[in-house]
Amino acid sequence: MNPNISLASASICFYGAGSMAEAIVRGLIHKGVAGADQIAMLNRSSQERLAYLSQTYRVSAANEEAAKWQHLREASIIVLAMKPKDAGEALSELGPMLREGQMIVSLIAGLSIETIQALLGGKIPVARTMPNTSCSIGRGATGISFSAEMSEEQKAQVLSMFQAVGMVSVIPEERMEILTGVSGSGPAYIYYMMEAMIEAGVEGGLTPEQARELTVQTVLGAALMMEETGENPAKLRADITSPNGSTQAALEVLEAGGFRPNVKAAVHRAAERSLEMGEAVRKSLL
Ligand SMILES: NC(=O)C1=CN([C@@H]2O[C@H](COP(=O)(O)OP(=O)(O)OC[C@H]3O[C@@H](n4cnc5c(N)ncnc54)[C@H](O)[C@@H]3O)[C@@H](O)[C@H]2O)C=CC1
Ligand SMILES: O=C(O)[C@@H]1CCC=N1
Repeated sequence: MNPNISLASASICFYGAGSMAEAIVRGLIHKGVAGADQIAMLNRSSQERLAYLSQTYRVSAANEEAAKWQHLREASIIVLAMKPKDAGEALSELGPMLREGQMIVSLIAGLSIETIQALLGGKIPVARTMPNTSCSIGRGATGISFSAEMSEEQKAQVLSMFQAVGMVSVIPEERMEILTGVSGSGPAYIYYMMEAMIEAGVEGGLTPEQARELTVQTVLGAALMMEETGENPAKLRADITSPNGSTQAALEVLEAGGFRPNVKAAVHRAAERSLEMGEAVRKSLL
């Protein structure tokens, strides 16, 4: 499989144009991996959102029925980017309209390849993915599982698409939920921690700007330290923690509050919630 196969010949239609679709489109366009003329975005929400997308990224953005079906028929790659609750109806409508050679790339949390194919009414090639919003700056982390029907060329196109916007991990589908808990939802946990650090800094007298800048650089520096040194995070943490010093005192507070088990429980709960969301869509089939 050649991950460098370009998307030059692809036409990509984002079915649902919310924050995740926009993050990927922004990344694809900024990296020059796909041109605006290759991308269509469909959204059933306001004209304002469509106008914003077409003005900002120069892509085709539509919500009228005729334009929608034209874009969906013409696309070689259809990216499912609606919420799980909206997927059942959209996929049941889409199935009969699909033609030979098209593939589905799903971003939808929890929705299995089997359920997607059952809703579409056929063994269509499907790549189930779980990206995160950092794709918008080319720093995403995306998990991908392929259905048996995907050709090597189609797999390479999907890899190109997501490698253009960050790192990619190809995983067995049964690991997709836990990956969602780690990296799909993960940025939100880090932002939550950053919010708390900034608040504490301001409470202690830093200006909001200083607290923000120091927190951002701290998180960035810590992530890059792990990446560049290849060290275990426990070792890097130990390097900061002087015996009986301020870091040890802080970590004791986190430990007393159940920080580690809480973070682990949060990751597992996100995974479980993904399964629940997928199951709710699957049940709507019965
Ligand atoms: N936001 C995130 O960090 C991530 C989201 N995802 C997945 O991506 C999907 C989208 O999430 P967001 O972008 O956050 O949601 P969002 O709510 O921002 O966007 C979804 C958009 O789809 C539109 N939509 C729904 N049904 C439609 C239809 N039939 N036709 C046209 N447009 C339709 C809605 O109007 C909405 O604007 C979800 O399934 C989620 O599980 C995956 C990874 C990360
Ligand atoms: O919260 C959600 O359901 C989606 C999936 C991962 C990130 N956002």
